[in-house]
Amino acid sequence: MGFLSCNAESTIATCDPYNWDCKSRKKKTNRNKPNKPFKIRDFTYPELLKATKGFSAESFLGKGSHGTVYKASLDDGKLIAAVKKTYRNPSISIHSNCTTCTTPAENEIEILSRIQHPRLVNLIGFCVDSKDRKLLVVEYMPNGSLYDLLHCSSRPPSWTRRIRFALQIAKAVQALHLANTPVIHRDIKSSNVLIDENWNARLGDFGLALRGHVEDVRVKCTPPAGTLGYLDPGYLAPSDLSTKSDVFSFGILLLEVISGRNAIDVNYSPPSIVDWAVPLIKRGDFSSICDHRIGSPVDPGVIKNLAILAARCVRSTTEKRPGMTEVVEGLKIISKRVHAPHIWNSLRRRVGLAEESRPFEAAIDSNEEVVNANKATSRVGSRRNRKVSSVSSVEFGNETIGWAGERVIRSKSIGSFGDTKLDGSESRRNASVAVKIPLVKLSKSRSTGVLHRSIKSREIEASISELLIRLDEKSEKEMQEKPLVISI
Ligand SMILES: Nc1ncnc2c1ncn2[C@@H]1O[C@H](COP(=O)(O)OP(=O)(O)OP(=O)(O)O)[C@@H](O)[C@H]1O
Repeated sequence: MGFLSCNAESTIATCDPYNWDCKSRKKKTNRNKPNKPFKIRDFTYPELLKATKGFSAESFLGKGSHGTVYKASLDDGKLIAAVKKTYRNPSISIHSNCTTCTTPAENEIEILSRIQHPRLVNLIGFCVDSKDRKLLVVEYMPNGSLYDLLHCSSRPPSWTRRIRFALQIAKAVQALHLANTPVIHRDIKSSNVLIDENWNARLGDFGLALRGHVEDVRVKCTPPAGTLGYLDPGYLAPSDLSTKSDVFSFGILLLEVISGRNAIDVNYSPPSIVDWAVPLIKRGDFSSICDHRIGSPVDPGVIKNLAILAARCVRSTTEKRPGMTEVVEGLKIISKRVHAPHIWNSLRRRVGLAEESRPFEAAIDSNEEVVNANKATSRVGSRRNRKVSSVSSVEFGNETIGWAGERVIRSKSIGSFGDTKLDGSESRRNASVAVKIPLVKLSKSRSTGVLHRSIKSREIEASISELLIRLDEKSEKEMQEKPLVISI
């Protein structure tokens, strides 16, 4: 399988041939619309200079591929923000073949000035310095990145927290894909997920994001970009880019959240997280992919559903990956299970479903179970106008999944590739894995028995879900109503 010819100048990006349901788009768009129009502030360079103490080492927060980030104290200390100072490099352009070249900073300003969401690292304002460099002022995230929490923290996050982060990021990506003019992030990875003061995950770094429709010239002439290890192996040809490329990257992020290992890590065999995790998931060996520092979740159904969801996101066949709405709905159910493991476990015991001993084929059923529970929830929810996506069939079949890179400890974004140093080892791909999964046929009597019990259990599950959704909605509403950190 060919993968990422990093100087693929001819590759053209297109937008969102999937998930393009006008009806649902309208509803979601309205739901995600901020209550008030937001204002992007114009800052002066001296203002930012003062706010960052002259871009001092003391204010330094971190360094990325495109620039450095500083903590800034603005409005007499009333507003704490992060200032992103980008390198002025004419070769760094995300739309390199276009007449109107855009640097990642300009791109980020353009996109974030049109979309705001509680799950994004939102733009507060920007400034242009004397050398025509753009400086971005974004919301300050005091608790580091998800990458730091997963890989550098002495106290690795619990399952509850991991699933909460995953759901929050899924919601952020869903909001981008469902925006009036869709946005494809193209660089979803743990280091671009930052943690705010309330320990909520926010998706940041829109330097490579694309906003637009298929016919947009600027979208069409944008070469592939992303981060090795997270990049969709199918994103090679002009028509390849879609929201499903983000789904792939999100799947990698999910595997990283589950396992606590890097997307590409030479300490594992195979080094690629996809090549390592997917065969284990296909064998039903879910405990082997759990972060050994925290072990498996109390409810075995949690890891099973989570792992299967991740495996579906990283499928090589783009069309077979779920859309982000389906991912969000699946994660909501998993989130409820991880919050109330004892209720779910006693439920399982009462209805005689011993999930931990079921093979992978049954795990596929279990995934359907998530989906069915989801449907039950949506039935309950429909009274309150909750929309649930259509659900694609769950089948793994005969498929080639994944690839293996050879080394990357901390993955960096690749822009339009003119600015990126890639040695041969990083761009090489190993052979993919082809695994055929036989489908299990249940005997009539057994399936009838299970069906009878499942219906009973699902009724109870639906009631629990409804209760938990209400709690969820309450906290989500509170969060939505919280004013954005913008001082005008
Ligand atoms: N809004 C923010 N609040 C607090 N810290 C931030 C913020 N944005 C970025 N940082 C810190 O600055 C560092 C550099 O961020 P940046 O987004 O430039 O690069 P990156 O995502 O780490 O790498 P890459 O550019 O390759 O994607 C991050 O590691 C993060 O710790």
